[in-house]
Amino acid sequence: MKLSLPLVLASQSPRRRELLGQLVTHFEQRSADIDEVRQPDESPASYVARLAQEKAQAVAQLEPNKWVLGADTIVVLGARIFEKPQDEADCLATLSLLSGQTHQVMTAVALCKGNQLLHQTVSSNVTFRPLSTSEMVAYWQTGEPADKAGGYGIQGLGGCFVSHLSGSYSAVVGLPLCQTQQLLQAAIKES
Ligand SMILES: Cc1cn([C@H]2C[C@H](O)[C@@H](COP(=O)(O)OP(=O)(O)OP(=O)(O)O)O2)c(=O)[nH]c1=O
Repeated sequence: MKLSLPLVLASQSPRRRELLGQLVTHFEQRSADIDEVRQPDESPASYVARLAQEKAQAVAQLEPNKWVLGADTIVVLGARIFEKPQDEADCLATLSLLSGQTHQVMTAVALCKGNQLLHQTVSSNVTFRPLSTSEMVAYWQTGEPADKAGGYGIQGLGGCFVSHLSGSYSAVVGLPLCQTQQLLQAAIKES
């Protein structure tokens, strides 16, 4: 059963809109324009959580009477964080590093209303089979990687690279359904 509350999605992501539509009856959508810059010594989990909160808070200032949902997704391999690729060379370099390895996809969700804040971060392990240079080049040319963290989409052709997933599929796509539903239920209780 879908939830009902005054809600704004602070995102321009079509994936997040579609996933949130599975959870709630109605919501508005406004894009949140924030600087995505990691602070020195900021851990990946702290960084992704901060970005989700800043997105939610930026729109919450404009919509003080509604709950505002912000989210952010990053790909993490060891000490490195991969966001959307800047160009083809950046994407191929990222996919070469992910090839044959297990990385983490972290998605943070923040729900904000006035000075109330609810948030959660979900981390999933994704294993890629080894990738050849020619298939990485062909993949870039499809256009799919350009707007996705880590330069791939598990929900699209990039799903063929994934030999194993441990965690939340919807979180990898951009919005964890289970945890977001729990946050929305908590928001309804707080309202
Ligand atoms: C790893 C992975 C990421 N992604 C997407 C989820 C996010 O939309 C995007 C990461 O960029 P984000 O900066 O998290 O989000 P966004 O710019 O798309 O949207 P907004 O800030 O307006 O909310 O990568 C996939 O769609 N599939 C995947 O398999």
